[in-house]
Amino acid sequence: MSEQFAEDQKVHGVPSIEHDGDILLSARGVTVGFGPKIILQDLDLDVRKGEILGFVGGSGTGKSVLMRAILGLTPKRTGTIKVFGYDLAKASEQERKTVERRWGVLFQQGALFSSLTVKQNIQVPMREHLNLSPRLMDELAGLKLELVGLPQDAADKFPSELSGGMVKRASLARALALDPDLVFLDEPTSGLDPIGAAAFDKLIANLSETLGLTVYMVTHDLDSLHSICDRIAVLGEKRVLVIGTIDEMMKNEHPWVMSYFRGERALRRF
Ligand SMILES: Nc1ncnc2c1ncn2[C@@H]1O[C@H](COP(=O)(O)OP(=O)(O)OP(=O)(O)O)[C@@H](O)[C@H]1O
Repeated sequence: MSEQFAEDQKVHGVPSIEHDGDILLSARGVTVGFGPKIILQDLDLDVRKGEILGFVGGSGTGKSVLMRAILGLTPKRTGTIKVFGYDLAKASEQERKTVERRWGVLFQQGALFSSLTVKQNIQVPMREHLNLSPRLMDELAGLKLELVGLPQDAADKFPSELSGGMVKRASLARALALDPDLVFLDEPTSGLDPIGAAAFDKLIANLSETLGLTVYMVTHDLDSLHSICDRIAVLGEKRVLVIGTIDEMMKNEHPWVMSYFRGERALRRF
């Protein structure tokens, strides 16, 4: 058992999230590759508690690979990743479960189970991590639907019966099933029309503010980056090239950052 976990157990009975000041997630010297191909090299990153961090970068730069490495789904070759103070590479089974209970993930395309109803999808993490009665799980699923702005009658629908925007909301409800402190969102507004995307952005910003949720969001959506992100990280040259506020991005002189934030497409927004 790590010292951190032992201390948490002693002080709180359950682990607290107050680790490393306000840093919820830190990556140091992370290298990830497939065969001879190195995707990320010596990458450093800090995610602060309560922030909405937007992750951008050219196609194929490794945004999804990094997210999967943080989640422990893709192995890294070197480096350390700590989430809530725990290094998952060294964590015990119990510590890993503790961390998994505190994060929620919305994968690209929503990734709901097509053979399960919305309610059953939301209850998947509950079944895995909690020991609750079916009645309580139904009540909780209802609350999550409300939280993401879906009507209660969506509970018994299958994903194929939902619009794209509703699928995103249902996936978010599932990511929030265990009241996480941190959510990972992989391109949450892709495929939504601008009005749907703006509504989804507003929902994420509200949840972050009201629940104190930390949001790690991979996105190509310039509107999201401008409207809800506290900071933006740019992935390029196998590492985090720059990280800062949107104002800092707008002033940055790196050619890719300039063309992304001040290029023709970006300026069309104004
Ligand atoms: N399991 C894997 N095996 C081999 N190569 C992989 C694997 N997963 C990802 N890659 C490669 O890693 C690189 C980064 O992929 P990744 O999906 O992280 O990019 P991305 O930045 O998320 O791109 P996009 O914005 O287009 O979604 C790509 O060249 C991809 O082909």
